[in-house]
Amino acid sequence: MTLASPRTKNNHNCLFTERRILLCCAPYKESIGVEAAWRTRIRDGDRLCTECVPRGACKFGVSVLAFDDAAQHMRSTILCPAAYEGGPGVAHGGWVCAALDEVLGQTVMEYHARVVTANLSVDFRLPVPVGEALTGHAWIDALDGRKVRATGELRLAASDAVLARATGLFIIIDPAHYVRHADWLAQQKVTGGTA
Ligand SMILES: CCCCCCCCCCCCCC(=O)SCCNC(=O)CCNC(=O)[C@H](O)C(C)(C)COP(=O)(O)OP(=O)(O)OC[C@H]1O[C@@H](n2cnc3c(N)ncnc32)[C@H](O)[C@@H]1OP(=O)(O)O
Repeated sequence: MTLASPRTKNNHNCLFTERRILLCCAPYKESIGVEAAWRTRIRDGDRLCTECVPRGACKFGVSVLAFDDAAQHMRSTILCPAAYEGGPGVAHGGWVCAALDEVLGQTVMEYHARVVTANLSVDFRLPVPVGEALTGHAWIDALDGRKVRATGELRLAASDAVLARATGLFIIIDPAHYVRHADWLAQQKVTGGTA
């Protein structure tokens, strides 16, 4: 299924349009060497998770994202931080999942500002080296009501070898999603989960 361009939709994604246009200028593209067709965004507090906003960078090391409207394809630059080492010199599987969640989630968020991951299935094909340049690639497969399906890969930048692959289901949420969650949590504490 082909999705409308984010610039032609006005329900979920107008929040980010101005920012994307601002960050689309040539110097940014040249700085990471992407071709003109790709709109480039530098992660500077825009669409970062709450805890990462103050430092202006993704804690998982997903740093530069470029999106191709026509292909609905996101590319990103990734480095696994030493803090997420699992085996010697290689990433913990939890970091691989988190990085892929980020890469797929950012792709879906090009179209829908508010989504959460409902399901993420990861194939770990090869160990992922810590501190080596990686790339993320993700694209949207289908939209069905509130459900958006996406696929993504984590690759070794040096050779493009696919190290891990994920498919995800993302659900479009309404603005009251987190308020409802806070109410639910408060109620659980009152009733001990019996209500
Ligand atoms: C604004 C700036 C933000 C910056 C952030 C930058 C982040 C960067 C990006 C990072 C990205 C990271 C993002 C993160 O990490 S988000 C954090 C991790 N995810 C969560 O916390 C989500 C927790 N789950 C929920 O809140 C609810 O369960 C949701 C909202 C998902 C659905 O509850 P809700 O009550 O709303 O809806 P529903 O239950 O009627 O379901 C709706 C439809 O979906 C289908 N369905 C549901 N679940 C599943 C499932 N598991 N497999 C298959 N299908 C499933 C369901 O059958 C139904 O289908 P249909 O009957 O309609 O056909």
